[in-house]
Amino acid sequence: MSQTLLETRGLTKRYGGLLVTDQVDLDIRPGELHAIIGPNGAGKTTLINQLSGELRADSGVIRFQGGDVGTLGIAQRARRGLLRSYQITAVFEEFTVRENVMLAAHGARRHGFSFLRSLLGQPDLAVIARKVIDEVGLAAIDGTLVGELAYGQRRQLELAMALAAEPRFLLLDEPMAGMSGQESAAVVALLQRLKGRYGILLVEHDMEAVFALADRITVLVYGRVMFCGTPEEIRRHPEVKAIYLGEEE
Ligand SMILES: Nc1ncnc2c1ncn2[C@@H]1O[C@H](COP(=O)(O)OP(=O)(O)OP(=O)(O)O)[C@@H](O)[C@H]1O
Repeated sequence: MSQTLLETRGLTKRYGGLLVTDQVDLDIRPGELHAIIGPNGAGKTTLINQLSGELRADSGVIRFQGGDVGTLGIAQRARRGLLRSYQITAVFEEFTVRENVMLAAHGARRHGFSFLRSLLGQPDLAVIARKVIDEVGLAAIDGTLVGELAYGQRRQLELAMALAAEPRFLLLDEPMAGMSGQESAAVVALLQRLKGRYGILLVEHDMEAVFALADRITVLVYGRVMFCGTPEEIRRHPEVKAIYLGEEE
């Protein structure tokens, strides 16, 4: 148990007659970057939604740091450090990048969002914000209003806000979707740096990124775990090659 940070057993979700996740067992270790791959409609997003608390599983168990979190809501899981990047907190368009990251850091400290402006004078929040803004590579535009950011910069901001909330585990659903080649390369480099510090579950269609980053990969097909292994094992697995990687080529 101590070797597992996030664990699921028999996680099952159905929509009518459709089994979207079917008895999913996962064991993700501290500091591991674990990717979930699978064809369109395999149930990857539905799985993340169940882990974040957005969706309640029909049956099965979710344990985080040894405790059952399956009945907790999104905010309660986030407070324990299990969080999905864009759900951290609201993004305020009329505030700057730095101010938004400071507010995310403040939110993590469980206060309300009243008196927003006065909070922004707090030096400890400024220190945390500077650190994570540097980390995600937004330092040059930390004074820019969020409403003026390009799409890729906004996604980087979401990551900065997630980090400001001091997570233990990050759920990332296609963090590179819609980004330019340069922006996604920056996110790959960022995740390389973050790896080992947090548990990370990554759903991503960019296979090059997945194979470069993942410690282990779970292949989901029609809601079922087909195989779990290292990138090398996945590459060599004949069925995975035929069903999934072949399709990508
Ligand atoms: N709210 C819903 N009601 C009914 N069916 C749903 C609902 N949400 C998802 N589904 C179905 O569940 C299946 C899995 O969807 P999901 O989005 O989890 O797959 P995915 O692996 O993330 O797909 P993609 O790679 O295309 O993002 C699909 O067949 C989808 O149509």
